[in-house]
Amino acid sequence: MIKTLAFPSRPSVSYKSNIGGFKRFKSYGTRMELSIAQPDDWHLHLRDGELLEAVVSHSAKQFGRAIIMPNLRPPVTTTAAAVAYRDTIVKALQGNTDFTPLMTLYLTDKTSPQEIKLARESGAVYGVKLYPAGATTNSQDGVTDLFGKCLPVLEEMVNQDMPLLVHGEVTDPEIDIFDRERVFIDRILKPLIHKLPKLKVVMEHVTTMDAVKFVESCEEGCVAATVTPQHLLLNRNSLFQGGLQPHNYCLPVLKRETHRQAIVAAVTSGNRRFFLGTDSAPHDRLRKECACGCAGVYNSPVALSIYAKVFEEAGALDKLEAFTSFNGPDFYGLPRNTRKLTLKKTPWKVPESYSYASGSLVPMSAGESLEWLPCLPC
Ligand SMILES: NC(=O)N[C@@H](CC(=O)O)C(=O)O
Ligand SMILES: [Zn+2]
Ligand SMILES: [Zn+2]
Repeated sequence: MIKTLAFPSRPSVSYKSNIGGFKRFKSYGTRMELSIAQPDDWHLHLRDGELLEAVVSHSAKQFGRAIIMPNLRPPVTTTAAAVAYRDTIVKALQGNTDFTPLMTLYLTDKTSPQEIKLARESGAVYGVKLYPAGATTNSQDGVTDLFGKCLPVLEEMVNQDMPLLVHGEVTDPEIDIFDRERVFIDRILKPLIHKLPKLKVVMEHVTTMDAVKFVESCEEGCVAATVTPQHLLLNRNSLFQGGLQPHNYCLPVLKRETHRQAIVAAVTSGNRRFFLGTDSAPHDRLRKECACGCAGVYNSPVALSIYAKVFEEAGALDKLEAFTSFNGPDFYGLPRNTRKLTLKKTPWKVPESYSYASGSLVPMSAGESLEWLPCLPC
């Protein structure tokens, strides 16, 4: 027997008692399912070339749409390049038309307001990504001085209702790496929102209670945040447990447990400012397991299982669907997906790695057993 629970957008009051029901069913060996509107991924790295071919189906099998990050080499700085990149992704999808890539532009000191107009007119670009120069993977062409160099562009983004997607860390070497997000909020985000209160901002991959508090304090619909599986599940101990763990290394780096708890509390509270963004960031195994390993966690094969696990452990499965499937499109002004996705509470083993043409990728939670297997109807 398969027990199916569909969550309405407003969860029913009786839901909590169903959790007890879940446990009873489980102990009698009954499988359970959770049916939710198909999720979207509001922060995804698909790369290009062989890596794109290797990873794209993992996202396309589960998510309806994804905001595609532009930090390729060279970066996607123009609308023309974004449209060409979208075509490359569509080709790699090999006829799967159920997945829609939503493109972004990589902001540089030289981006022009005209480029923002073109981006809006193209209908292909949904955000402009701010990488402070040197903050993270492929950010060397990023912004060196946001207020000095980019104000006219930001003003045009307000006119065009184009969201600014932010990697929120300062690059000042004097600032401790664990404090870089907090300091970015004070030095950049607060003044930015003060100057341009109507600019839509997504603080990507939040990692601290400071970011949670900041986002919660801003006007709903203007400032929002994406949250990754790793920053919900892991704290910084996971970087060092039993030896150095390069596959848990990403930027912003994992923080201490109190920060993780604050992020879990925020997303499971039902606050509409927080939504799913995996930041799945594949790097070949050899680029992770080496003397100077790359930052980025490859999590798209496990992301939904981990989000569901975190919400279940917080007793908040009734809030999962809004986080995975409603809050993101609502913020971006896009329709919610009408298709459904089922999460089956059945154990499944995460592969140790995924091979591709010239290498392999190690996913988050490699070799571990997870539950809540995502399945789309055939
Ligand atoms: N998160 C990461 O650690 N890495 C991302 C870049 C980013 O999102 O900052 C990547 O592109 O590899
Ligand atoms: Zn980032
Ligand atoms: Zn990212």
